Amino acid sequence: MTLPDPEAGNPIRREDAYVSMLYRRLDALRADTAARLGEVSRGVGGTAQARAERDAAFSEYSGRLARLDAAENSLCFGRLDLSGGGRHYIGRIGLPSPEGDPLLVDWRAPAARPFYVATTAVPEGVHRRRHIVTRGRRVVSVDDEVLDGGAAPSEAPGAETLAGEAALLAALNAGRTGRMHDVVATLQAEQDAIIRSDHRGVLVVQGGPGTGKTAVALHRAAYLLYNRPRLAAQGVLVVGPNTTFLSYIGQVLPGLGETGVLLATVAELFPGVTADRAEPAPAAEVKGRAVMAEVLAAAVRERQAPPGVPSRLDRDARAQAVARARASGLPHNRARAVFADAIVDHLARGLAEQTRVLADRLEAEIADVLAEADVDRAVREDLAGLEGVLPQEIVDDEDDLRRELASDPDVWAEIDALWPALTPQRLLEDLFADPCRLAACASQLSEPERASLVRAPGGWSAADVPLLDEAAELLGVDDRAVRARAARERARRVEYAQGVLDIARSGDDEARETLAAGDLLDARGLADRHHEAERATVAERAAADRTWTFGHVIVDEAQELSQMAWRQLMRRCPSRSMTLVGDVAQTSDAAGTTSWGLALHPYVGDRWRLARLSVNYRTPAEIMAATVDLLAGLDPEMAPPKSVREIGMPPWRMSTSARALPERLAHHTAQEAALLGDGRLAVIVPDARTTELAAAIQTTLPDAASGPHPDLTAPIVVLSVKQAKGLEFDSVLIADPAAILNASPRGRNDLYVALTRATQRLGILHPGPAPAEIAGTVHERGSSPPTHGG
Ligand SMILES: Nc1ncnc2c1ncn2[C@@H]1O[C@H](COP(=O)(O)OP(=O)(O)OP(=O)(O)O)[C@@H](O)[C@H]1O
Repeated sequence: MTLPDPEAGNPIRREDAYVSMLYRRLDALRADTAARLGEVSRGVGGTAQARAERDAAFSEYSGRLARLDAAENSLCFGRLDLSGGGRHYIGRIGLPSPEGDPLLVDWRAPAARPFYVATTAVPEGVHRRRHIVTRGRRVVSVDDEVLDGGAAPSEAPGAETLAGEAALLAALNAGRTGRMHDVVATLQAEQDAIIRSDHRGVLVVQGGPGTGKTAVALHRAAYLLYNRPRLAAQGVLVVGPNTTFLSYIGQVLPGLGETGVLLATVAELFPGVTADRAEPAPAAEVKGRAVMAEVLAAAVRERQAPPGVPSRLDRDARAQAVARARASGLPHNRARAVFADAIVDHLARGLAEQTRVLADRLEAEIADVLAEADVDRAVREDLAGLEGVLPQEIVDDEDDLRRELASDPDVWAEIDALWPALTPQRLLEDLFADPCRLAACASQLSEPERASLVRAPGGWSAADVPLLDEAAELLGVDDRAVRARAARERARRVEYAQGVLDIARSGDDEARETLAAGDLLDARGLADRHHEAERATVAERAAADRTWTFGHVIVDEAQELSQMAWRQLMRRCPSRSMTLVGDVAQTSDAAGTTSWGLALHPYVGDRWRLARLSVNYRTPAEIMAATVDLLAGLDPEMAPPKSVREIGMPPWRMSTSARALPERLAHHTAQEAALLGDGRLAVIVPDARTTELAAAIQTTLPDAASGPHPDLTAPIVVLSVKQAKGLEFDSVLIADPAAILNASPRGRNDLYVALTRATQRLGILHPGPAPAEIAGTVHERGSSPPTHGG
């Protein structure tokens, strides 16, 4: 294939020709992969091995087709001209020519790295970096930076460290859509360093609002899946704070060609439980404490032969059986078998002993009879034959007795009463329904704290889920037989997959060329993909299995996790290969963390790495300036992230009477929406007033979205602060900031979150005087702006 010379003539036209050629190549590879997939899908019958090979090939080709399809938008977005000659085009995926030359380099490949990190100070061997902007399949603009030519640095704030400033600012100024998009074309150096970090353990990314933590976390997931081929089979879990947030970010990874990642809240990680029960904040806070692990352990112990349960066994026997079962170190439900054995042993021994006493008595009586002179000779011989036989039979019978007792329903009724098989749900329901049980098991809590936990059974809250998970660990399931079967099944798949790989590797050249580095698998990885094709995706299988352990876990808004939630997540990631992103200044949950060190110490000690993001891409400087007093009150040490842009529109506030607030809010919402045109407006209100204020707005603007699962793509959406976490909008109106501040002990953090959601405009309506935290930093509409600049 002859490549056009991109340097001759108009650069846009030249790049357009090159990009068109890339799309033709993409189309050819798609058609080829679709044809192979069709062939495999049509195959029927054959041996078990042939079917397994077809399943594996199906999984391979459908995955490759998904990646090729996902590359359609903005396939190529950059070009690097190297100082020593040579050039790379950078894009969403790697594309080889039919002859095997690289036409496009995947953004995750090492050769693409300078595109993100090269600067005039450290050009990394790059002469020119070109950002290529496309609309559909056409190139609409190019933007060049000469890095090794001593060009004057830009005047824009932070520009000395910005890569592709024009493309970046265009992306940041664009209207929001209610869905997060990938930022692969404009990643910045500090973000790239985190995404490509080779750290294998826990990596914490701390950054203020809008610094791209979510973006970095998701791009890191895509990067790791590309560079660690086994990860696709092990699964990657992305945890977010609520379902609204997960739907906001849900398209980013599929847009990067990665569809096998499980996105979930902690509350969704217990299959079979829908955690939709409302929970008063004080109870949720208590349930989040690490001490609840001890409370639950005590609750389990309390169910193991408690003294109040009537039984025909004496105290010592019960105590011995309990001691033997506990000494096994097995979880409760598996230790039940040990307890049952001990009980059966005890009963069998007791019965045998009783029989032995009877037999001894009988023997003594026989001896007495024999001693009598007038016993008939024949009777004397019969009785003499019994001597010594009875005790031996009793010994033989003890095993039979044990077997009989082990299948005796009465014995099991006793075992059930003393050591019941328990589900996590049953354990928790019984515990929370009974103040006496709580008093016995939770002496570490104060009386009011215990009282906050008492409730009638019926449904589960989000704070219950880590407790259910902890209980499931303490109780265990006796699934040894199932696991052994699964291990045998996997060994069989690995064997078949090896056969598939041998065939694929001896296939035609084109098939091999289109296998990108990320596609190369060993037999075990392929076997797992094959299993995936047979039944469900890795994400689906992981979602259905509480004990699934992931190859990598990413937690967004990680500061919100309670100590019990950390325990739950750590169990899902024994390798501790984790990326945790968050901002301790934005912690809303009373059970959340204010220190990464404290949260992580129980699991990894000091062995975790901290990376910081310092540039705010979302919030304009004028809005960040409005948070200065609030942030100082939160933590005087904490510096707000530096905004990458100013927009010339200071935020405003307006006072209203408490009674007029709903009506004024509706009025200003309508006014803002009209100003915005195509953009997205969020009205952020105190949690407790969401329904009331949404209704007021909907009287004037019936299409405004609200409720537990609001449509974020609607032009206007009314949200509580909790729901707004992690989201962003072109314009934000905040109602009643004082109520947000006073609603919880983390009220300041909540107001900080609300203030930092806007990409363009921010307005605040406050009943009565403005809270001190914003009175001096946000100017009152109609008065002159505060003197400090943005
Ligand atoms: N390199 C980049 N190029 C273009 N846009 C970017 C870049 N980095 C971040 N952004 C954009 O900045 C905005 C904020 O990013 P993101 O939501 O990831 O920040 P965050 O740190 O998670 O914020 P918060 O903690 O406030 O929720 C998003 O619109 C994101 O797309």
